[in-house]
Amino acid sequence: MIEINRLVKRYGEKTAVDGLDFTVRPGVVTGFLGPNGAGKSTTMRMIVGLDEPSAGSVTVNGRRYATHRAPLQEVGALLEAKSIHPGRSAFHHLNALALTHGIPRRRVDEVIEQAGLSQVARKRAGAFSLGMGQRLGIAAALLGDPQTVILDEPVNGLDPEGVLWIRNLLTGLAADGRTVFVSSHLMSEMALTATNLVVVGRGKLLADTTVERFIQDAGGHSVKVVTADPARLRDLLRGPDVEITAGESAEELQVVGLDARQIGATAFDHGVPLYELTPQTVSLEEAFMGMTGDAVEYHGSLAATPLGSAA
Ligand SMILES: Nc1ncnc2c1ncn2[C@@H]1O[C@H](COP(=O)(O)OP(=O)(O)OP(=O)(O)O)[C@@H](O)[C@H]1O
Repeated sequence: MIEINRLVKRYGEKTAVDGLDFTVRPGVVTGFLGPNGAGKSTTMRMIVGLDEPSAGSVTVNGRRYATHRAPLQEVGALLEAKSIHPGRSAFHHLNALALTHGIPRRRVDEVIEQAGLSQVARKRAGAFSLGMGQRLGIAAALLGDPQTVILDEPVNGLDPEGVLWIRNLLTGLAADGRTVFVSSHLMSEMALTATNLVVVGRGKLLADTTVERFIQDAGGHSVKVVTADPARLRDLLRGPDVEITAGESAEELQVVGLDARQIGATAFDHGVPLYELTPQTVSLEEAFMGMTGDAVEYHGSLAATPLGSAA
């Protein structure tokens, strides 16, 4: 469990983390999202004591990271990939870490196997690809068999097989009852991996919720209907909790509050021809863009996709 209380980090004039309050619970994967510069890495660094808070506090499993007697066994973190001597092999890197932290040698072999590094464990880490370096960083994070795992952009540089491996790894760790806190810019992957979400923008908390709720709040589910008689169908579908808006063409309606089956049955009962009936869900990416649009520090030249503009 990670508990963050009114956490603040200032670098001179810049407030990187501005009064964050949230708890990351065990047993589920919690995604940590925010635009570039939102303060995610700074928050993660404070969790593991690499940065001192300017105000507020953060505890892991009830204590400040620095006060744990065996921190690697308590918290495993991947914060910067490839922070390893290029001349050392993966095996030597992990073995040295294990030796200095009282971790049994068999854990080294276990995490090498778990991270899929068996074939390259004796090779110089300097020759590793980005993805292999990332796997090595994750192996190091898991070395102490920690109760809490914190990973900053773990899928960075991984190929599709690696991305799938991370997904299974994280959900497996959570299913074991561990606390798993992971940042990523890959929304589609987060939607598949995380159950809970913490969203930040400009150092402030924007949402502390579940993925499902986050998507629901952003517009949730709607149905695209294309019909020969939109005016009549509108009248037929009208109801207290039903919202109907015009679609992109004159024949199209967007319906919120009824599912495709209810709409199809009503249209059939009244002889209104339908040409298309498509359930649509706001993606996590769209929900994220909708929420963080104002909190983006570094805008590119492309405008944010408006909510609900894609399936
Ligand atoms: N050591 C530092 N000195 C000064 N400013 C810093 C320092 N570290 C971070 N910042 C600033 O604090 C803000 C938050 O940065 P941080 O790296 O935590 O964001 P982030 O959400 O992890 O971003 P990204 O998604 O790009 O990794 C940024 O504006 C950054 O420039």
